[in-house]
This record gives sequence, C-alpha cells and structure tokens, in this order.
Amino acid sequence: MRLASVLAQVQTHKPYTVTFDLTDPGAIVGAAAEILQCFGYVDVLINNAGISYRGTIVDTSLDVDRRVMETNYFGPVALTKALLPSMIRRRQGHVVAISSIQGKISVPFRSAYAASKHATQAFFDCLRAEVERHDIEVTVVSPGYIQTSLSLNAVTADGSKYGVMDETTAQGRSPSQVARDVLAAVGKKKKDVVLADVAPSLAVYLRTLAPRLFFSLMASRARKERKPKRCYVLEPPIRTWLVSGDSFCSAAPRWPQLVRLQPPHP
Ligand SMILES: NC(=O)C1=CN([C@@H]2O[C@H](COP(=O)(O)OP(=O)(O)OC[C@H]3O[C@@H](n4cnc5c(N)ncnc54)[C@H](OP(=O)(O)O)[C@@H]3O)[C@@H](O)[C@H]2O)C=CC1
Ligand SMILES: CCCCCCCCCCCCCCCC(=O)OCC(=O)COP(=O)(O)O
Repeated sequence: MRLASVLAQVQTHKPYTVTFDLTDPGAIVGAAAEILQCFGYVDVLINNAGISYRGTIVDTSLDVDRRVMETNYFGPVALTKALLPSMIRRRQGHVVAISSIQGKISVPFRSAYAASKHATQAFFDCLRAEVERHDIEVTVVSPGYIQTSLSLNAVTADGSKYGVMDETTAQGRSPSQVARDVLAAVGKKKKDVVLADVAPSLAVYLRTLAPRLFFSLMASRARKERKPKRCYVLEPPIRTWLVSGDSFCSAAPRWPQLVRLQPPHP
C-alpha cells in the first residue's frame, strides 16, 4: 500500500521499446534520436547488452574478434556518444556500463570478450573524468557469473554459437539480484562496482600486486582446460584419438569431441 502511494507520486513514463542492433552504427543513431523524440531526455542509460566468446586465439577468425568488439565496446560507446550531448545540455544524467570481472582480469579462452570488457572499463573511466564538470555520473559494473543465457549465446572461434549452458553460468547470481545491485549502485552514485565472489574479486588484486603469480595461475588454468581425459584407438587406419576433457568442453565445446592425439593441440 505504501509502495503504491509512493509510486503514485513519482512521475514515470509508460514503457516504450526501441529495438536495434548494437553492431549497426546507423541504427544506434536512429534509436537514440527516437528515444529522445519520445521522452525528451534520458535519466539513466544502462549499457547492458553484450555477447561472450569461447575459443583459442590461434583458431579464432579476426571477424569474430571484431564482432565481439563491435557489440560489447563500439556499440555502447556509440550509443553513449549519441545521448551524451542531451545529458550535457541538461546538466543531468547517469551512464552505466555493464562490464565484467573480465574487464579487470583476463582468463584463457576469452580473449575477444576480455579485451572488449577491458576497453569498456577504460572508455567509461575516461568518460567519468571528462563529464564530472557537467554533473553527469558514470558507473562501471563488473559482475562475476550471472545465471543468464550468456554462455548459450556466446560466439566461438569460427563465428558459430556455443550453445551450451555452462555450469559456471548456471550457478551464477540471479539476474534480478544483480539488477537490484546495479540500481542501488546508481542510487548511491557509485563509480566502480564489483559484483563477484571472493576468488574473482581477490584475483583482481592478485593481478596488480602479484602479476607473476596471477599469470602462472592463468597458464595452469589454460593447461587444465585443455587436458584430455579419455583416449580411444581407432583402426583402421591406426590412429589415436582423444576425447577432450570435460572442463575443456565447457570452455570451447565447438572443439572436436574427437581430436587427434599426435601431435596434441597446444
Ligand atoms: N551472465 C554472466 O555471467 C555475465 C554477464 N555480464 C554482462 O552482462 C551483460 C548482459 O548479458 P547477459 O544477460 O548475461 O547475456 P544474455 O546472452 O542472456 O543477454 C544478452 C543480451 O544482449 C543483447 N544483445 C546481444 N547482442 C546484441 C546486439 N548486437 N545488439 C543489440 N542487443 C544485443 C541480447 O539481445 P537479443 O536477445 O535480442 O539477442 C540480449 O538481450 C553483458 O554485457 C555481459 O557481458 C557480465 C558478467 C557476467
Ligand atoms: C590470494 C588468493 C587469490 C585467489 C585468486 C585465485 C585466482 C582465481 C581466478 C578466478 C578467475 C575467475 C574468472 C571469473 C570469470 C567471470 O566471472 O566472468 C564473468 C563473465 O563475464 C562471464 O563470462 P563467461 O562467458 O566467461 O561465462
């Protein structure tokens, strides 16, 4: 009842949906214009859309690197630039970038994703400093795993969909809790928020304070994820095959279920 009476006093807008592709710069400009025409201004821009990736650098086509970068970095940058002048004119506005803990640490088989999120962190950190004088707030949010379709929608080395619900994703935080935490961060005008468990949060410090140890942990993680578990011999012709280890499967399932043993893939 109290909530209803508070809501009745708060001026709000009827929801309005504008659908566009973040990899299409023209569509972004058009969408921003449509949003401004409809509402006149934007109070809080939450750059949330994104795509993840699984694969080895050596096997990944440059088109895939570009696609991830276009979606996760250039898209939000373009949308922010399109809406920023109106925020500056109004001397009011809040820009949120949903990055990832992988914007602060880089883990193996996520090169394109981690790079796009590091770029996001850097861009919005610069933006925060530049627009402070216009009274505009910038919050970068770096979550750990969240229970969404991110792994299902992730792109692989050859551009196809990964299509697997990873255990890490399935066991991640609830999206509604993360949404509440993001809104709380906006309410408190927080500048940088990590929403992750202890190990990833500590890993950020480890990367800065003990980089050699961090790099060695990541190298060992890479070795483990590629480690084969079972071995089959097929004949004829006489060849030895490996079934890739479960953990590697979960990192890059597009990789062959059967891979040749000699020589083993790096
Ligand atoms: N889930 C996780 O573990 C974590 C997620 N994040 C970040 O959270 C954000 C949201 O991802 P999440 O909800 O988890 O993943 P989902 O795959 O469930 O959702 C991704 C969303 O992004 C939209 N999207 C993807 N590509 C484009 C595009 N080219 N143009 C417009 N919209 C697009 C999708 O729209 P559509 O459905 O129409 O394709 C969808 O709404 C991402 O930035 C991700 O990096 C950060 C840390 C952890
Ligand atoms: C002093 C003790 C420090 C202990 C640190 C040990 C090192 C632990 C490494 C932790 C790596 C965590 C990786 C977390 C990845 C993550 O949460 O990513 C979030 C996402 O964006 C999800 O993307 P994905 O597509 O990879 O599912």
